[in-house]
Amino acid sequence: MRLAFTKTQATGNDFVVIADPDGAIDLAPEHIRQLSDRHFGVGGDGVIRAVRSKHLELGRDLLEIDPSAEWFMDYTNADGSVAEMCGNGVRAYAHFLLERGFTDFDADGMLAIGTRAGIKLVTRHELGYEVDLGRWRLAGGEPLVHADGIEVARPGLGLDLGNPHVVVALASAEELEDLELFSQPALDPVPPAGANVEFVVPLDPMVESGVGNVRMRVYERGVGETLSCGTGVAATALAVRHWAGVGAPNVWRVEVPGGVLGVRMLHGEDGEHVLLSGPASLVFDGEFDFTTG
Ligand SMILES: N[C@@H](CCC[C@H](N)C(=O)O)C(=O)O
Repeated sequence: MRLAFTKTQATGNDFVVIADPDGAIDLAPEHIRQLSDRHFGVGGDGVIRAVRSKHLELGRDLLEIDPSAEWFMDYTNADGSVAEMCGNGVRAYAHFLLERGFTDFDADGMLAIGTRAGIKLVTRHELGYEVDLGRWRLAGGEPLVHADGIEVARPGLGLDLGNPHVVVALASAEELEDLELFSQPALDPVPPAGANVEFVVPLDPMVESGVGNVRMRVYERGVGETLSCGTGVAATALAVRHWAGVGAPNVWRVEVPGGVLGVRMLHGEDGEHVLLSGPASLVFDGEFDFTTG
């Protein structure tokens, strides 16, 4: 099998996008692992199959809720496991769809994209794009987290942003730098579906002109350490605001190894939403032959 692909990135979280408008391509986990391999394949933290929602059962359900959600983000982690949502991926995906003329914003400047975590609305933003990640919730309690480079296990905060996260506060920027994320941090108890684990430290000043400032590193479920994780960035801002208590900002700037992302929390009719903003770009196009390597 030989497939055309586009390599995309969003704050260094990188994705191989395969255009499959008619839902004709069956990507097995082994295909995903080959594409994602940085030595024998294209290389990426995940693979996005660009498919019209009408070709998937879940996509058809989403079309009943919002008929404008024409495109579905079929997201898979580099190890071949399926993920519900990807905050950087959805911006990269929107950019791909727009640049390649598959779709356009509606009259209100919105682009609705179907995901396994529901419909996400993307708009243009000064940083590139903003995506409304929707409702979020505290979940999974406070598992103890241990990672190489941290002397003692620390309690993390479990959050659900469509996909699972555990956010851990570290004591200093040095501790964040010394962290070794070559292997999966140990969680006790392990959340039922696993978790992406974010390590965070406040920047100085932590709040300036009403904007919160933090730095984080992430170990992504199904991938390993990545340069950025959009849903993880949103989870980080939500966790730090939770710890900071009453009066903490609803606008955050989050530094990750791959750049800077914005987060804001807004009240909608159905409760509080969290929104993520940041850049996205197309890197190169190519064709991959699955018989080589
Ligand atoms: N990098 C993503 C998250 C991708 C999925 C994650 N690894 C999971 O398994 O939940 C992001 O930008 O949100």
